[in-house]
Amino acid sequence: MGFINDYKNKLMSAMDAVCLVHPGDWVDYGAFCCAPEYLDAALAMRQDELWNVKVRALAFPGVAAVVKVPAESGRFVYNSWHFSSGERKSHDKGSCHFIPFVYHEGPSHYRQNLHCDVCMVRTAPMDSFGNFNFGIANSFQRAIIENARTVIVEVNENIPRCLGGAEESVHISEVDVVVESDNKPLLTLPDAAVTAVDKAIATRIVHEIEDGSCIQLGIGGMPNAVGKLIARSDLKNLGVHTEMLADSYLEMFEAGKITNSKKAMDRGKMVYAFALGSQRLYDFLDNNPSCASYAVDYTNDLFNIAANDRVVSINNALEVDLYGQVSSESAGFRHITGTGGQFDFAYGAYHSRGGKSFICLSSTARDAEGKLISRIRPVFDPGTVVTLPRSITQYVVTEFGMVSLKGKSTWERAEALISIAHPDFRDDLVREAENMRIWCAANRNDEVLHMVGACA
Ligand SMILES: CC(=O)SCCNC(=O)CCNC(=O)[C@H](O)C(C)(C)COP(=O)(O)OP(=O)(O)OC[C@H]1O[C@@H](n2cnc3c(N)ncnc32)[C@H](O)[C@@H]1OP(=O)(O)O
Ligand SMILES: CCCC(=O)O
Repeated sequence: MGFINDYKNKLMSAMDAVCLVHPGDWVDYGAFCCAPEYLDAALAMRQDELWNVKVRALAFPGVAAVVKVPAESGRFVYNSWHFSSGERKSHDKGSCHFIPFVYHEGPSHYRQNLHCDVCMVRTAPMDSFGNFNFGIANSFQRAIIENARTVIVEVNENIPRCLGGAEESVHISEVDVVVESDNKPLLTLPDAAVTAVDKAIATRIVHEIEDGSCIQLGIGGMPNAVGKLIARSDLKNLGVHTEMLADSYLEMFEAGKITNSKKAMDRGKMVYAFALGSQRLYDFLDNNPSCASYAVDYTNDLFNIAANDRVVSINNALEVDLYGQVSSESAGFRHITGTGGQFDFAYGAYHSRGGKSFICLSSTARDAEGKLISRIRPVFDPGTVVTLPRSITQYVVTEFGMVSLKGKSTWERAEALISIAHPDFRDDLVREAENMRIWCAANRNDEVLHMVGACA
């Protein structure tokens, strides 16, 4: 077939392919496990010939080779849409920058606002129809490609073929260069341990979920705990419309909880934009017609999320202030991850018929000196980024209770949030609320606030 000839004509070594990058270029690496680790290593080897090459990535697995080239040399300037733990540590050292965005707008940024010279993405091997599948990171790979001067695919045999949906692949006719990689195994995540606090929070949330609900679980340990609990519950006929697919979805599916039979959109399909988890999850996704991979302007579109009934969105946060603002991506000037899809799903879930959006967090954390601190704060530290404005936040859940902030005045919010703070911090929080003029005669007295497990 002609596709094989096209493939052969476009095949190059990694070192030859990265010679298509010029000084001053913008280079895109795509997202998560489909970032081109093989080409990244080759690009870094050209450091003596290049300068001011700007790289954009999204949650690169580990630390990219171009980041290891000293930033002060001016060879590469590395930017990320959402920090992986490697990128977080690179940012701490000054060698990685952050790009703020809400995830559903990623494709439109590339189609309308951004310039890309060279796009490098890791894909599955070409199929018999000439398509390279984006595997477990559909995200916004196609939008990057459509706008790039040069498109290079790095083929890796370990990438599962994830069926669309839409925008799940690129055709050989749209590709300039094919590079066959060393077939490095994909990053897998260990099963996150479920703590007693996670379990207490997850139990409260699972009580709020009805049969036929459509589930979105966010990134991190706590949402994972909710999935595990659902798998052991009596719930039935759940649907999935999410951005990230993790192992807990597999557990729910195997336990027969997920049928997708009540969904208004994509009935019968588990909809997602990327996956991160175990090799077992990646094997489950390979050629699986029960799952549909879409780009994020579909999965995270506010109206698409709201189109299903009883959407339940469950996401983690770092801190919540007494106004009800949620911070999930930074702690002071330490940038930790990103907005990701948190805003999209919190907004979309609330607007679904019967939908609910939950922000969950343990009531306390330890600071750098090991001191216990409250995650319910009067106000955030300077530099802390607001992920959800107070007008968007619906339910906030800690191990001490669950409150809804929608429609509540500032004094009601303060009272509700203090009621789910750790008891040791409640008196201080009341005093701060008074100073902030969000406490009034109608507020409950301290005795009531000390009742553990208060619930609005
Ligand atoms: C995916 C979907 O379908 S949609 C939406 C989901 N997306 C989002 O919610 C985006 C924002 N949220 C997130 O990125 C995550 O949920 C987080 C960061 C809030 C929590 O994720 P977890 O994996 O549970 O966090 P984890 O406990 O591993 O901590 C991550 C880092 O934050 C630091 N951290 C955690 N809590 C705090 C805190 N209160 N103060 C300061 N730093 C903190 C940790 O020390 C760690 O840093 P390190 O790697 O240098 O040690
Ligand atoms: C950017 C993807 C990850 C997330 O939403 O947290």
